[in-house]
Amino acid sequence: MAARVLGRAGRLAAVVRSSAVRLQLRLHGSAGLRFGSQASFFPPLGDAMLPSGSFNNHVALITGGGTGLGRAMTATLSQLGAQCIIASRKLDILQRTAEEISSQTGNKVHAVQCDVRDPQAVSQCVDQMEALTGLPDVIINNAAGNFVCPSERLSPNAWKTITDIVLNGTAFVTLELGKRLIQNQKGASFLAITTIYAESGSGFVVPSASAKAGVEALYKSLAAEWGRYGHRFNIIQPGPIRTKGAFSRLDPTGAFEKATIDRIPTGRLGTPAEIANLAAYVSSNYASWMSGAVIRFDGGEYVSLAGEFNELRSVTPDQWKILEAMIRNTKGS
Ligand SMILES: CC/C=C\C/C=C\C=C\C(=O)SCCNC(=O)CCNC(=O)[C@H](O)C(C)(C)COP(=O)(O)OP(=O)(O)OC[C@H]1O[C@@H](n2cnc3c(N)ncnc32)[C@H](O)[C@@H]1OP(=O)(O)O
Ligand SMILES: NC(=O)C1=CN([C@@H]2O[C@H](COP(=O)(O)OP(=O)(O)OC[C@H]3O[C@@H](n4cnc5c(N)ncnc54)[C@H](OP(=O)(O)O)[C@@H]3O)[C@@H](O)[C@H]2O)C=CC1
Repeated sequence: MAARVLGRAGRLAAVVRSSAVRLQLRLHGSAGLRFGSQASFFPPLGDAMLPSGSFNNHVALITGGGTGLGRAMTATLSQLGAQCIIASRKLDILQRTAEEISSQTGNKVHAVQCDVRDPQAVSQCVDQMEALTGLPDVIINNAAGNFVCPSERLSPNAWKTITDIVLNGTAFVTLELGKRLIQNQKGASFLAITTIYAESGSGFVVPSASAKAGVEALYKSLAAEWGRYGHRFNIIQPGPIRTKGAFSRLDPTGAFEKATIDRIPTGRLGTPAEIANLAAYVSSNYASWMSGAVIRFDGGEYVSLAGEFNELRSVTPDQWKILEAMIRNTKGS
């Protein structure tokens, strides 16, 4: 009897061992942990989410509003009634975007040239804005610079360029406007667009990761300090959303996009319209109790990257039977 039981256990152990080897090979050899199909559960909606007129009589400044996500946020705020000012270095692009959005929404979008790295240029931009629209109710610090690069290849000027745009630029815009708003006893909503790796850090984009982390510290600190002046400070951390500016510098070959979609639990990239809706909500009076918030908006990518055992998603039900048998077999050991 004992011999029969032992014999059966031995055969089971052998089956488990050989299956485990096959499973290990499949896990390590498998380049294709495919999701993708689940994207159909999570369709992106494109319409403006807030009631029309939510930003009537509001003025919004969006840095980097001529392209990509900034452009999408400008379009949504404008559609919802805001008078927008978009500011960045390339005036021709700003003017084209401003004209296109204004003609679609019927609300004026102003284009103002400004290199956020230069505090004097920022001050002049705010002068120009005051003359055009008065001080803003909504400020979205969205302008950024970035590229993938091994850190040992970074020159001091490469480091300075990225950190100047992202951290110093955000600080110059925020402090200049903050001071003037305080002087005028006017409240405002400040929003910073950072990234999921501001929290985790990331190799190969180290200046951006460092600067975005600084922006988050800046915004959380001011949320605590300037609530008394009527100012709210919030942060959105987007996951990957295809824009020309980001993908040309971070995914020049297209390989990253494919791998990323595979590991995003919602099976797709985000869309500019989706983040524009979130930014509009956070900047609106519907969110007047929200301050100091850090909102991760990434289809689940961050937690997917972080969890020690998440790769087990690729284990099939049959393989689970084997694994479970192996685990149960340890009882009493
Ligand atoms: C796939 C997406 C997934 C996830 C995305 C997550 C986060 C995304 C975060 C983002 O921020 S995406 C937004 C990206 N958009 C932009 O970067 C738009 C604006 N960018 C630019 O204008 C340029 O790319 C810029 C950042 C380099 C700034 O241009 P500027 O003309 O001011 O700088 P220079 O060209 O003079 O360069 C300054 C300095 O940097 C060195 N450098 C430039 N490119 C590289 C590179 N690819 N690798 C290494 N070094 C680089 C350049 O040589 C200069 O240094 P030196 O003077 O030579 O020492
Ligand atoms: N797309 C994505 O997957 C993700 C994007 N993000 C963040 O979203 C934001 C928008 O990025 P995205 O739309 O993708 O990329 P874009 O490259 O389209 O946007 C960056 C904008 O910043 C402006 N800009 C750059 N340097 C300066 C400067 N010195 N002064 C003023 N403006 C400047 C650019 O305009 P100009 O060249 O005219 O100056 C451009 O409009 C950024 O903060 C980025 O870090 C975060 C995570 C993911």
